Amino acid sequence: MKNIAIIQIDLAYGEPEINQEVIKAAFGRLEGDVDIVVLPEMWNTAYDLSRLEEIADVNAEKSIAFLSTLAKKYQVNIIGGSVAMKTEDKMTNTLLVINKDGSCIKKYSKAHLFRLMEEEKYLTEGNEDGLFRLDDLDCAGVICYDIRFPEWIRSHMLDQASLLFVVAEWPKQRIEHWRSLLIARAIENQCYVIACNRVGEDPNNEFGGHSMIIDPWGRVVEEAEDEAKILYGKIDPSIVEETRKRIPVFDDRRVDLYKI
Ligand SMILES: NC(=O)CCC(=O)C(=O)O
Repeated sequence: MKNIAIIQIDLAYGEPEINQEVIKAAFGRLEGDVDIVVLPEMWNTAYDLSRLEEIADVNAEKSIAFLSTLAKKYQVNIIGGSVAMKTEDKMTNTLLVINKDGSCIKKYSKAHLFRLMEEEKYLTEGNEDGLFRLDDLDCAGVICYDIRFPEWIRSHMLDQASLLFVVAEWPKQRIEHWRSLLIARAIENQCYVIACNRVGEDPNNEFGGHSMIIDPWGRVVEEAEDEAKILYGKIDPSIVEETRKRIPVFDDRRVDLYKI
């Protein structure tokens, strides 16, 4: 069993220091034994994309140092949402995974950029997968719009992942897509889906919350509404294998028929 805490918060637009304070305070309120904490997408800058040159985190160094301190202090693994990261030649929306020892064990840059929120104008898409191992579990982490691409998620699952973490800033007006897509990804891949969305609003969007934990049978185990809160839940990774044996979807694939 693993105990999960999803930090569903509002974010200050273009204010990384304020957002760090909000996250630090949320960690201070964690209750009980927690193994894995999950944060939302672009928690440092939010979607203040036109100011990224000024406010994005160079090589994500500040964000990693900040999350590493929290991981060691609270002895938790952190799916550190994603941050706007500036490297020598580009800007990316990059998910960070920090283990209990405070080491950054994964950086994954969003592969599918979302035009409705103008990401393609300011960001460069990632070309690497979101796979990592955490406490002996094979995991995948993806970012928001990525969940509309079942083939992307499936390719992670074919590489053995049994837990899918999703970090997001998903607007309220499409929250039913968010819920349905997450449930579908859990059912078709027979995996846990652990998804963190933000709440609140920015100048362009109102965000819908509904962070969720969904089991490999597609049952919603925990779900938040649209207010700031810490959503707690337990997962039992051993039921992934059990579910995959019961309906052997992975063995029954007809790759000879598929166009991709
Ligand atoms: N931040 C995002 O990628 C939002 C994706 C989204 O809203 C969608 O409908 O897809």
